[in-house]
Amino acid sequence: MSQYGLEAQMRMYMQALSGQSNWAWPVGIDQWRAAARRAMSREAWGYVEGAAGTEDTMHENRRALERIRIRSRMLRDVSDRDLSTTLMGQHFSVPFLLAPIGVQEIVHPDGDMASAAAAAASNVPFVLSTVSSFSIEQVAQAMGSARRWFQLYPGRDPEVMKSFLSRAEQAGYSAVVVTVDTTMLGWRPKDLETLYLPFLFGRGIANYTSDPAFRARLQESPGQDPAAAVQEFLRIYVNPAFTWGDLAELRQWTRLPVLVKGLTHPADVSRAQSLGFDGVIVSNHGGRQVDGGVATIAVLPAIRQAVGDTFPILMDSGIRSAQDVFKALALGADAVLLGRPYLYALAVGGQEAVEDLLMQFKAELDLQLALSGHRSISTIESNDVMVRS
Ligand SMILES: Cc1cc2nc3c(=O)[nH]c(=O)nc-3n(C[C@H](O)[C@H](O)[C@H](O)COP(=O)(O)O)c2cc1C
Ligand SMILES: O=C(O)C(=O)c1ccccc1
Repeated sequence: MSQYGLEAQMRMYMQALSGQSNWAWPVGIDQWRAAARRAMSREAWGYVEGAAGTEDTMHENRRALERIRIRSRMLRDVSDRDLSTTLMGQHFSVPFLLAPIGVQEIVHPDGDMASAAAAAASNVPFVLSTVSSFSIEQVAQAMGSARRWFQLYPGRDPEVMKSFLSRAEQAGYSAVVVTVDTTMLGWRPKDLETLYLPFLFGRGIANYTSDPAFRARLQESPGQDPAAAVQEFLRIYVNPAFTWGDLAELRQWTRLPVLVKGLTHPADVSRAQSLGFDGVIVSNHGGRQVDGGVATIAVLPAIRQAVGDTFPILMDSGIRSAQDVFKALALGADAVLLGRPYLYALAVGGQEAVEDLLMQFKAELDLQLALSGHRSISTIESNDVMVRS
């Protein structure tokens, strides 16, 4: 990984000098976002970029990250650098993963298949959503032996959930992420304005229509009666009755490590730890669920303090640059998840563009590490950042 950032810069300059006047893809998150907006329909843009209520939580994620400032250290010989880390005994070449994002075909016809293949080619782990456009097995096939996790929405039907978990085990997924903040969708004005709900068009239910336990609930096959399949999906997806007791029971249904995603309160994180979960993902779902919520970066230090040094804490919501990754690591995260940024790339150019975006994140993180005086992500600590007054 040493010199990764420098090599990436040189490749880009050489390409420009050799007459291919422009680098093919946007560089920088604002450029990716602008290009994605141009590439997407109003409905797709509303789905990706929308958030709950006034979108205040989504903006607070950014405001809070911007208030954290990096204090760089100089003159520490950073010529050899290592971005890798180990989490729950699993080796990661970089301290970030691709977040679970549902119904990616809205953004690009290749959907999750393209994102997963890009993640595999880039040696970045991919977390597949329950409500993906392609099935657990199809995505596994697109990824070969590359690292993948499966995200589970705790629905009303235990047989279907158990079946998903055993399919994920069979198909080589190496951890399960249970998302607990979205037993119902938040109030999202952008989606309500465009009257957009992907399921009504039969999208995002590939894991259900391919599942024997789900199909056993239907009178006719999803091919013969697609509307009935959608209805059954909607019936079992929404599950506000789900509790800590149910979560503890679900823990017993798989031998894979299980992380709980969607916690922002230290007491909830401590509870997940004491129930024997393998880690948490501190997340407010990119501000899509509760408006007026706390920023995830703001709650990280207290959460780290509550669970001690070694309990795996991942974080997402608002990560837009390598500097944001650095800040999250400094304040207690072991790794972060990228959400909307990779969807922008997917919209702009499918698999190739996602690969390019990931290359850019890695290169920038490598340079960020060096320029702030670190050889390894393991030495980044809370003293390397301060809160702007
Ligand atoms: C369009 C979209 C769909 C999402 N779908 C899921 C999902 O299916 N499962 C899940 O656990 N989280 C889902 N999330 C939340 C992401 O995993 C992640 O928490 C969020 O995108 C982080 O915020 P950020 O993108 O602003 O950084 C979704 C987010 C977006 C933007
Ligand atoms: O939109 C989301 O944030 C999300 O998590 C989701 C949930 C169900 C279906 C599609 C997306």
